[in-house]
Amino acid sequence: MNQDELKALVGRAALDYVPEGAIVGVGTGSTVNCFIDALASQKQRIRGAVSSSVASTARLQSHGIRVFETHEVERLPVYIDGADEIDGSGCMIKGGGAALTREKIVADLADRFVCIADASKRVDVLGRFPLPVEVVPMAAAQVARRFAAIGGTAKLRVGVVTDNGQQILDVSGLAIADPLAMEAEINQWPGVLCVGIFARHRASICLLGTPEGVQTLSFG
Ligand SMILES: O=C(CO)[C@H](O)[C@H](O)COP(=O)(O)O
Repeated sequence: MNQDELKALVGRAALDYVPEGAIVGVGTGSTVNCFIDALASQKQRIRGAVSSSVASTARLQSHGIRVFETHEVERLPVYIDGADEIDGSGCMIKGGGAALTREKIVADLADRFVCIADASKRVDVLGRFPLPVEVVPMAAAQVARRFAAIGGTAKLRVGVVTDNGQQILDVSGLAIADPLAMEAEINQWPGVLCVGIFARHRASICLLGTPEGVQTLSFG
């Protein structure tokens, strides 16, 4: 099975985690697109979705799935999203698709985070994938210097403006041994809107697409 087939496999498998009558939190990316397309076939059994990006909203609506605003819901039973990396305790790097801030906002509304990913995303230590960080443009150089001081090299994602009108720095060279601590530290830097470490909002479950089928990892 190639990577696209693995993404389609876990996208379909995630349907089992969508309760009857639910409003479901929906992430962003190519794996989530597979989930959205699979969800379309069962749209009668859900109330709708809360979306984490303009792109996912458009895809959901193109299938006739109702999209609710965050202020219209108090809690979501489940949030389904992909990841750029996931470690052995469910901590993730996210933001490859530049949607990290809204992804964290929607994840925060959900009782559980179901991560869907192909096996290439599973790592022992986060940090091989450059860490996305959404920044207010006037702080970009300043934040880049802070990363240099802890061994990271930050590059501006040229030509990308997020759904929130901000910029993305991609930071390479970090070995993120303590994701919770690093997330908390970077969150405090002025001008950082969101760091793509999802440790406080780590996955409860990961559906990992492998050539042998879907492997279910539970993180409690
Ligand atoms: O965080 C994300 C978008 O901001 C995505 O979940 C992440 O980049 C994985 O994407 P894909 O499913 O296309 O590999």
